[in-house]
Amino acid sequence: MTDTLEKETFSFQTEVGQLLEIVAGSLYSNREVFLRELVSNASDACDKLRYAALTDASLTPSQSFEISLDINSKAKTLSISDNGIGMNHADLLETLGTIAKSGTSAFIEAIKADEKDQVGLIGQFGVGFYSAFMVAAQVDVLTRKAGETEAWLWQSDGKGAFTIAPAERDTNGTTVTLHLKKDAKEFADQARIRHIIKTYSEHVSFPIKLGDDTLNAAEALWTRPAKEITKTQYTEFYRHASHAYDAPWHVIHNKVEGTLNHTSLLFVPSVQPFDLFEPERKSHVKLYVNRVYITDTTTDLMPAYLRFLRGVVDSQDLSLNVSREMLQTDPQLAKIKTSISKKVLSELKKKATKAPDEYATFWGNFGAVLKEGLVEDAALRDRILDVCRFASSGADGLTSLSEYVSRMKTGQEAIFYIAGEDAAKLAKSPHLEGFKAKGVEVLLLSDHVDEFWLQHITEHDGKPLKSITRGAADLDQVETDEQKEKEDKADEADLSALIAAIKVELGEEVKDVRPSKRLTDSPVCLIADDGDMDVNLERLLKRHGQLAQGMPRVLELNPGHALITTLAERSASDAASADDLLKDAAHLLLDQARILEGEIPADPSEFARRLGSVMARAFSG
Ligand SMILES: Nc1ncnc2c1ncn2[C@@H]1O[C@H](COP(=O)(O)OP(=O)(O)OP(=O)(O)O)[C@@H](O)[C@H]1O
Repeated sequence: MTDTLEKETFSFQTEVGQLLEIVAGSLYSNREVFLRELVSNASDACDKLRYAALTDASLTPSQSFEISLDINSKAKTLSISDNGIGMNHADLLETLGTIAKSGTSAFIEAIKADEKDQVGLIGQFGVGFYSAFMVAAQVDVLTRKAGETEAWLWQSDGKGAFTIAPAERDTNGTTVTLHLKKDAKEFADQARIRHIIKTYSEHVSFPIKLGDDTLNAAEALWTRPAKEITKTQYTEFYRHASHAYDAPWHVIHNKVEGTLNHTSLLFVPSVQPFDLFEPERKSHVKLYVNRVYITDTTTDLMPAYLRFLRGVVDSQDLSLNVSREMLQTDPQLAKIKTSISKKVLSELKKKATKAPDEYATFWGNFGAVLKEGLVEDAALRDRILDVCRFASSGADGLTSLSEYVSRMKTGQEAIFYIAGEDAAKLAKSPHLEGFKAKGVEVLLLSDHVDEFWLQHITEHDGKPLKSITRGAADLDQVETDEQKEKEDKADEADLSALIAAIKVELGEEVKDVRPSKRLTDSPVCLIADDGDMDVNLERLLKRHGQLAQGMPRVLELNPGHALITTLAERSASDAASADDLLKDAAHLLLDQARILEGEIPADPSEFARRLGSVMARAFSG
């Protein structure tokens, strides 16, 4: 409540100001979508009041819900009215001057930076109410909250500020009036408006009226049989229900009858929503009970690892009196959650098998999210793993674990992987060399979440999962196609003297120095010792401040590399212990291995000095 009786002026939150500049300035060819956004908001407002009236009978509306449009072709205005929940002074301040989505600032910076695809990015973000400013020079919002007596008029020209003043409104609800821009007068044309509503809002559950005419079917789409619904109708509904701009990648419309009746109409978007990796990991599926909207914020309906889904779930078997707080303990809802998760996973499996190329697009967008389920949903872990796909050193496209296993070499005991930040860099890692030479495939895991599920899943199909940057690479048992190996062995130098010299020089900086079986082209690499933390996990934890100091690593030397064999010869001579060049070489080898890992030398100035001195000697000799 507030005592304010005068008109007050407020500034938009910085991000809203920036967003409005982009919205108003961008020549959006498809700007009629503003009407879908405003109608969706009106429909949400009716849904919200219907829910509120469940627990507070005094809010029960006397009239049935409807959304009405009003065109004043002389004044060039278009109004969208609803008799829904309405807004009070605090609501207006909170919602129509700010953006309550986390990650907004970062996203707006990204939009500003990408001049070419501003429209596409805005679509991903969903500008909602603010899309009104694509067509309106001024927007008035006259609103009264259900259960309250005061009404308010919010006004803005979208240029940095808005005003709120006390006003009159006979009933609860909201009227948004657009004073159309000169170049947007087409939206004061009846035929145009009828057409837009037909196109975008046919399946809004409430009647949309223009005068006495109802323009839409006003029937919840998900209640109709799937075979009667066209692809276009699904797409429109998806855009309406989720304020999205893309076409869904996949639609899952499923009716379950029996012990626990429920209908779900779920959409997998074709682009990544902007907030996919925000820490809230919010669900975006709306829960209805017998067509009455309950909530879209519960975490008890969809698991977080399916948060990319949009759409609705409607059940006749939940109690209509179920409050949002009670949802958590409702065993029925938990069953629905499991049933839907299984259904989604089985649909994904079908897609993955029948259309692997299309599935690769899905995987690129949402794979990293789905893999969170491997950690969080122990009960469905196998089903989730079944639809997981991985980049591999041996396959061009993506591979499943089962496909990998089917291609394993005779004598290969483990499923090998390398984890890091970037799949392209991983593919070039020196650790892979020996595996490539033997024709042994290595999975390239480049999502952060990989390190976490690898803690839970240590084998598949009886084969252990093994990092190639940790522990010994024992490839001796693996049969090779060629006889090349024997020849290689003959060239390998005895590294014992060199290893001893390097150990003395590097001391605590390394855990051990060993000849390598995994290198063919590079002279050195670093690995984690068996039982130590894998290199990539250590890097991740350090970056997130969860680990101050890493473990010393094992330095592996390639006994077949010319540099190593030369150094080995040199270290076998009597003068080796006083050989400064060898000492520099020991440090340089370690730094070189660090650089190959994408790290920087431990002491860059010492590194530069040693490199300079070694080069000077090389060129002077
Ligand atoms: N007709 C309306 N009646 C009541 N509240 C409304 C109405 N229109 C907008 N609002 C309020 O303003 C908020 C902001 O609306 P906006 O369309 O910008 O975003 P949204 O609908 O919450 O999010 P998104 O568009 O991403 O789904 C809404 O969440 C709602 O609280």
